Amino acid sequence: MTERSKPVAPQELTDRLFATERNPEDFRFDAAVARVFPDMIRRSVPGYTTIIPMIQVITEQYIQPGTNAYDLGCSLGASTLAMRHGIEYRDCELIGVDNSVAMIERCQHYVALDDHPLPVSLRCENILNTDLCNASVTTLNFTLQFVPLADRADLLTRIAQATRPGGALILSEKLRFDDDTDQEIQTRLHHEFKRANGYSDLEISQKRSAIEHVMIPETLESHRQRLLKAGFERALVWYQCFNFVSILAIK
Ligand SMILES: Nc1ncnc2c1ncn2[C@@H]1O[C@H](C[S@+](CC[C@H]([NH3+])C(=O)[O-])CC(=O)[O-])[C@@H](O)[C@H]1O
Ligand SMILES: O=C(O)C(=O)Cc1ccccc1
Repeated sequence: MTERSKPVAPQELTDRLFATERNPEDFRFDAAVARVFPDMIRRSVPGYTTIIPMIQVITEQYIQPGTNAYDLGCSLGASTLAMRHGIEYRDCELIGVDNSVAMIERCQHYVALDDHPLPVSLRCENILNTDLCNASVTTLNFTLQFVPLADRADLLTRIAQATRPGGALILSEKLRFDDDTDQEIQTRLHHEFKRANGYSDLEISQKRSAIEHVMIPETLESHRQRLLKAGFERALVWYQCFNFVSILAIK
């Protein structure tokens, strides 16, 4: 490779998107969000920095030779690259899907910078329409919560049908709690986590309003029941920090 064609890391900025008073507008995964995304997700999602390396460990356990691995809602590819490093078979295909052009464009740079022999295919597509087949590991790392409630069961059924026996789905989500006091305690702890990571009360409250109608959390029990109904044999929590959970569903 010549000096000029060496891949260069995209510039990552600190997330100050909600630091000044803004007009209320629904949150979108646009170019402004993509530029700050690594900082935003690390400072906003308790456990994210633990979940990413564990996706590699779980992938290593469930990947089967000659199969596909999917990362649905791959954003900048943090979970995709964790999966890549967990795949020892050279006859596997790793596919990352995201419908944000800004995310996929930047994701291409991160994939190119990551020195690993397994090719990664990136699709700029809606995960509700993307083809899925012959899967052994699929990841939905904080993506399902952005899918309309009415479409979630069909998507999970399609994933389960595309998954080989013994294959797995890693599903990470923000949770909602039926018990009002539990909901209040977990929300407070999450906000304290954000404050400890340097977000102001204004940033926390403006972000909260922006995601209110686009990111819809459900209870742990709804997730478990729907995964079993979709065709998975088992659904177990392997990680939880406050109101953020990661579930391992096995076919
Ligand atoms: N219907 C859809 N089709 C395709 N993409 C979608 C759809 N809905 C949302 N997305 C995409 O799902 C991603 C969710 S972020 C995932 C983090 C990543 N997994 C990570 O491990 O860093 C989670 C978060 O921001 O909390 C965004 O990039 C959306 O464009
Ligand atoms: O920031 C929050 O309060 C969240 O719940 C998580 C989040 C992280 C990144 C984009 C949207 C929501």
